[in-house]
Amino acid sequence: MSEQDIAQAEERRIDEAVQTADIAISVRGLRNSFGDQLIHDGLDLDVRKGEILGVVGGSGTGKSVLMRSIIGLQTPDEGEIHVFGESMVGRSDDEALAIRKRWGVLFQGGALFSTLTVAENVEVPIREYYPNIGPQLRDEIAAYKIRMTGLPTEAGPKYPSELSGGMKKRAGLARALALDPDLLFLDEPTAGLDPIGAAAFDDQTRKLQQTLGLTVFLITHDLDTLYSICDRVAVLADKKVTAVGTIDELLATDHPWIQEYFNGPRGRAATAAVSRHKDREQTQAAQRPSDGRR
Ligand SMILES: Nc1ncnc2c1ncn2[C@@H]1O[C@H](COP(=O)(O)OP(=O)(O)OP(=O)(O)O)[C@@H](O)[C@H]1O
Repeated sequence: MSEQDIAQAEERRIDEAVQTADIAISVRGLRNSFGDQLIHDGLDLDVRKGEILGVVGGSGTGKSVLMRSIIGLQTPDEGEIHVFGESMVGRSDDEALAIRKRWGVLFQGGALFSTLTVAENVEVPIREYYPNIGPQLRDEIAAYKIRMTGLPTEAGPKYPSELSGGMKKRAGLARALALDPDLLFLDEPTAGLDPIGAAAFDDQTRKLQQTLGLTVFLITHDLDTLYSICDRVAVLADKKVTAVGTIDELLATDHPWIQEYFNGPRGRAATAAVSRHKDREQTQAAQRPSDGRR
């Protein structure tokens, strides 16, 4: 082994150690295609532990395919994917089991089983991954998760068809939280919700992320969600993650799609709404009586 080989091996070892410490998901050189249609080509992305990463991009740029690749539902043509330092590509279901238990997924539309009640839906991953847990404890866990997402306890015995769109999303979120995950994947969680319902769902996501120390991979088209709860945003364009950073950092780039997205009329409206909200918070803080101490 030459000195250069040794140095490169050491560099890789250090890189891996750093990744395991700070990075929840690492994607390198990802390539996905369907027939002649190339979706990703050399896509790289890091998701940091404890952050909410918003993933945006035009329709059909491959946001959901990226998520499916990470969680093992889509086998990439090429590339490396590590979750909590463990390689995910080419792993059998059994080998990936320990990592799969560490994430929860809210699919687009909620993807609840229509023939099961909300509580039974939440219990599905518990039955699958912890078959030894008895029915009473399973019911208790499900009831707790349902409450955690802001749903009333009475939602437990209801069927998905009896729920509003917002309640369905929360039920899906309760199922995603069933195994106390470290990592949460949310695919367009506020799509189809009215603005008040969407803001409430965002608040709940932020609260859960903070209290449970979750890392969140959040696909969205919702500018308000990006502004209000995402720590960083990754932009999919040109078959890659073309930029990743805070919204201010993205605005400093000259990528035409990013400029149009964030600086278009809807982007400007979202920026104005957020700055009005911050101003209001500062005014309220300034008007609050002091506690008398000097
Ligand atoms: N199983 C599949 N077979 C064939 N093509 C697929 C498959 N899954 C996704 N695609 C194609 O891959 C492309 C990316 O799809 P994907 O659902 O990831 O887009 P997206 O960025 O999430 O879009 P949207 O924002 O509209 O949800 C689309 O053109 C889609 O038709």
